[in-house]
Amino acid sequence: MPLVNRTPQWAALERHWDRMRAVSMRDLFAADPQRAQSMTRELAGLRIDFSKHRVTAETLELLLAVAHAVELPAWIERMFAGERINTTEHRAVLHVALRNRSQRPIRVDGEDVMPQVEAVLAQMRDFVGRVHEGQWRGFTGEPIRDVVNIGIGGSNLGPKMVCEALTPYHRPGLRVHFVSNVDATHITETLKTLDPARTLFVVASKTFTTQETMTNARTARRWLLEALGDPAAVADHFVAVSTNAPAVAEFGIDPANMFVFWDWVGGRYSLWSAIGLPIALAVGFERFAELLNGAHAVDKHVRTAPLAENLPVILGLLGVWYTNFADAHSHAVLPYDQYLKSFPAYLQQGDMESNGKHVTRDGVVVDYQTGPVIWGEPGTDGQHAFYQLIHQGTRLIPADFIVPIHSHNETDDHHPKLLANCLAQTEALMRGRTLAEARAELLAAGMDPARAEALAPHRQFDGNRPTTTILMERLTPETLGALIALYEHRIFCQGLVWGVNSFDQWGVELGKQLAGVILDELKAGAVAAEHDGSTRALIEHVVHHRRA
Ligand SMILES: O=P(O)(O)OC[C@H]1O[C@H](O)[C@H](O)[C@@H](O)[C@@H]1O
Repeated sequence: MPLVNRTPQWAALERHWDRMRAVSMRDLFAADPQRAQSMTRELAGLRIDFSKHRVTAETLELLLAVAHAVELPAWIERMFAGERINTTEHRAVLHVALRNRSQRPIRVDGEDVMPQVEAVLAQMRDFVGRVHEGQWRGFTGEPIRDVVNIGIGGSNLGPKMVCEALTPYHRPGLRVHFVSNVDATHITETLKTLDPARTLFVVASKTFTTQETMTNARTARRWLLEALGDPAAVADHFVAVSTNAPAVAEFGIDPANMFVFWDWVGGRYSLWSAIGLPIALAVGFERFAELLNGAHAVDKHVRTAPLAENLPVILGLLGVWYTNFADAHSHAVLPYDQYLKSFPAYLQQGDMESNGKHVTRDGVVVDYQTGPVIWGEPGTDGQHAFYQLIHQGTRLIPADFIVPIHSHNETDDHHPKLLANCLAQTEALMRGRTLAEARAELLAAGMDPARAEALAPHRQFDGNRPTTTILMERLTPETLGALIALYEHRIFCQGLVWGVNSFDQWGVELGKQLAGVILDELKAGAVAAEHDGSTRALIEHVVHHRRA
């Protein structure tokens, strides 16, 4: 497979960008009164408007031609068919099996994985029911009041984001906490508020070797045993979610209290697996199942819709358009919903760990940009912080605006105000304000002409800044599931265009290895290994000051 930027389809897009560079969205809207309608689609409770993009029907056709050139439909089918498309780790990629709510078998090497998936879901349902009904009790006979998920990366960001997002659905009487950082402050501050006799720890780690998680889990175990005295208490207060049964047993967690998942579930795609246990504990198993249903609806769409109608494909291609042709370096995700405050952070791992790659699946170094920097904060807060740069800075930053039509908290006119701000931002980003308009506004406000002339350039906005608006009736488990799956598949489609393996993450290894070396040195109080001058001096300084 040649690099995508060597294909004639890519060359056609390059020529097209030369023409599109100067085209304004204002003109596109003026020329086509049907533009918004023809570029808005409904999917699984989401209404997606991609009309505020610097594209024409021809642009979309040319982008779709690239998608065909990289055989995107065949790759999508390969994923759903359980092929080992994560080639560097020789693994299938089947988060879609975790939420496969149909009767369709999904096979890896001929074996249907669905019975295992169903078995773990049944185990989760049973466990969650027992905790909620007070049948599962702590060592001293107290019912559980607090759950602490100990995990990091994919074993933290997904369940944490979803638990926060579904706060209105939380069952009363059970609080869910997340501890991830190896910084002891995180666990210390969390444990301060808890009663050991009524606390359940979920140790979540795909590998069960991750330094942060194992360190926090050991600290939690010590805390528990200091309070309850008897090592037998561990069995009543710790459960594990992992693919590594021997390591779980070695930690002292009863294998009966282990929830498994499989090597074909990537960490950052794992919230649908038993890694979602804290979600099910927070909102109940039925709500967790609704989350899966929402994702499944999007899975069906991505698998069956023709490319031209396939929303994750279209959104993915729009990202490619800006990244590779318009020289955009980042992509903002701006949820207008406080419950989605961790959605951008969750997507940072989802997207940047997936597509932050510099070689293709064949190991060829690429000479084009791949995954952008993903960032964002909820609106309206962001408007008072960084939107200035999106509006008037020198960089092009495509942005997604996500907003529910109805709030779970319809207090006074808060929500109309939130909605108005969200919609106004996309309008302003698209329309901008010309110099003449800026000048005229100032003069109409009574400013003297010289001052108006001087101020007008500062008040001029280029506009033409692309946004996607994603509306939903309400943030429910189902619409949230659909939203997350939409982004997951968008990431996959972009990775396919760039030719990278979106499912490995070798880039996190080197730092981990070097941290092991330095940890030994810090503990020994002496530098033993080869380091550059800066690192060596920093280690020596730290050693000296920790000794003092
Ligand atoms: O679930 P674990 O095995 O503990 O892994 C937690 C995290 O570790 C690494 O940093 C990986 O880069 C992540 O993809 C993963 O989610």
